[in-house]
Amino acid sequence: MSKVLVSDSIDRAGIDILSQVATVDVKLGLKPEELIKIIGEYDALMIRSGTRVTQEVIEAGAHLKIIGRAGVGVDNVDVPAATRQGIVVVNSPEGNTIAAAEHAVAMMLSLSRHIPDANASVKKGEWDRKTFVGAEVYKKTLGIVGLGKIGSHVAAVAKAMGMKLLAFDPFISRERAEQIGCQLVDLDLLVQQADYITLHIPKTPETTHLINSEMLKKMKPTTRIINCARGGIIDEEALAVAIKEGTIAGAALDVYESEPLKESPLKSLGKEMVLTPHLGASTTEAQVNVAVDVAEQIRDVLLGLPARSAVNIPGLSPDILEELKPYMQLSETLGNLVGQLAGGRVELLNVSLQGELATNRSQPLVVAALKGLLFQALRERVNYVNASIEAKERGIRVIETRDDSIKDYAGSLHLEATGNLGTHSVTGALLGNGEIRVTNIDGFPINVPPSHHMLFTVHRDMPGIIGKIGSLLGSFNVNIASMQVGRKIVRGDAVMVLSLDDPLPEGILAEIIKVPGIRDAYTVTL
Ligand SMILES: NC(=O)c1ccc[n+]([C@@H]2O[C@H](COP(=O)([O-])OP(=O)(O)OC[C@H]3O[C@@H](n4cnc5c(N)ncnc54)[C@H](O)[C@@H]3O)[C@@H](O)[C@H]2O)c1
Ligand SMILES: O=C(O)CC[C@@H](O)C(=O)O
Repeated sequence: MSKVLVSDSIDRAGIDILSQVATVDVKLGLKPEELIKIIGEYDALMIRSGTRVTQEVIEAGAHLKIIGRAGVGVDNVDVPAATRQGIVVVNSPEGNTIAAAEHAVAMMLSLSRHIPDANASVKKGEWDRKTFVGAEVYKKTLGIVGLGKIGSHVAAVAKAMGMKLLAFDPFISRERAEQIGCQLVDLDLLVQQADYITLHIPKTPETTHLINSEMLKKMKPTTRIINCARGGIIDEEALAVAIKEGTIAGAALDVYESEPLKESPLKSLGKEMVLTPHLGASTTEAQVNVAVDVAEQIRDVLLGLPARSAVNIPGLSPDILEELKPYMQLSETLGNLVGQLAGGRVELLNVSLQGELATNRSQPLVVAALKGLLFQALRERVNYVNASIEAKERGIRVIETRDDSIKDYAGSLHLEATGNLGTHSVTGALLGNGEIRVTNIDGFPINVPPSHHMLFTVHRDMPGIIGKIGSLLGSFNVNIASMQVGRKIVRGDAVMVLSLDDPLPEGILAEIIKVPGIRDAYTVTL
């Protein structure tokens, strides 16, 4: 039975799903070195934002197939390291959207009406109604940075509260922003005009310290800023100075450059600073949503099924996978075949989608072709997750082409591999019943199903040559299951494709090449 380690607090609903297929160990609060020590025993790791899955953890996780992040952000996982090791990383892109959006709105109102400090004051026995005079959000301008899932929900709620909405998101169209009720503007204009600014962007090299002292100086002294996205998008030192000096009116933060928040100038600020300990996703509803979403994906991957929200298998969503599944197998087989025909080091792979296939998404088919191509070199180490990165690291360039005018089969796939030993090509298609047919080798038309052991020859089309190869194989006790010859012109060059019941014994290929008329011979194991 598979083993799953749950190293952050996850809702019971998720543990129950995992327990259907695996032994589940819940070990909270592990130190990095403790995690590294035990991770080698596990097939899957399920986390929230508390566990840092570093390169060292991933390298120690020799059996890891999947890392599941019960939440959106995967910035606590070294995704490139996981990808290189062929580990799927999944998240729950929508499970906590509402929770995080509502937290941002709650933070905006708390900050505006000084609720946390007023609450603390009443609990201390005071009745101070002067200190806590607040500001209304009605008719004020809210600047939303990042108009994705959370940003859009914040927009809807803020609109209902009568706020005017500006948004900055370089990846969203003006029409989409208008549909949400936002005016799309550039960041400079947003920070200059907004009374409230709320951040809903991922942390990337471009967004790190996006809000720095220079940006803070452009804001109005009445501006309040809310960050429920990721720590480090705001420069915390600069923010503390800006609030102390009255450059802006206040801030509400749920996330920090380093968590848990330890010594920080943010803590010494008064009612103009509201701090929560990364609670954006902490609602009962969101925790059930993300736990179920991610546990189901871990269960599926452990059962050999695809994950619906893998962050490191681009383009392989379940819908696309379902539609392309038969062609993925075709592509992988052809990749494996052309890789063996090319031999040596492949430098360029041309993947051509033909006929009906030309209108399809090519990326999953390219990934499958690369997986097949690299199989001889990497065996079980190559999978859909790391095939592209492994190919890139080996300097294999990929060109994709499409030709919907080729109508020999409903849809066919043509792969051409160029390497240090020359160029080879294969074409394949699917029959109506889904069976794979190899329909062309190096420009010679054939029609053969792939089989485990195969022998390919290029020879002069002349009488007697096929018989000679047959006798030679017979003398080595190799049984031929099927044989086919493809040629372009009579008595020109031809290819012969033999499916064999047994692997070719050592040395026989050299004998085959010596047969007069044989130009080349290749063995292939699929
Ligand atoms: N505090 C929490 O507990 C909590 C909970 C959930 C999500 N989050 C965080 O909230 C953030 C938003 O999550 P989401 O689900 O809405 O993500 P999303 O992917 O749906 O939206 C992000 C948006 O940011 C935009 N964007 C990217 N780079 C940008 C840039 N440089 N400038 C402006 N816009 C940019 C994208 O186009 C996208 O529309 C993420 O950082 C996520 O990790 C925090
Ligand atoms: O695990 C959490 O509670 C935080 C989740 C949140 O930051 C996310 O990115 O989904």
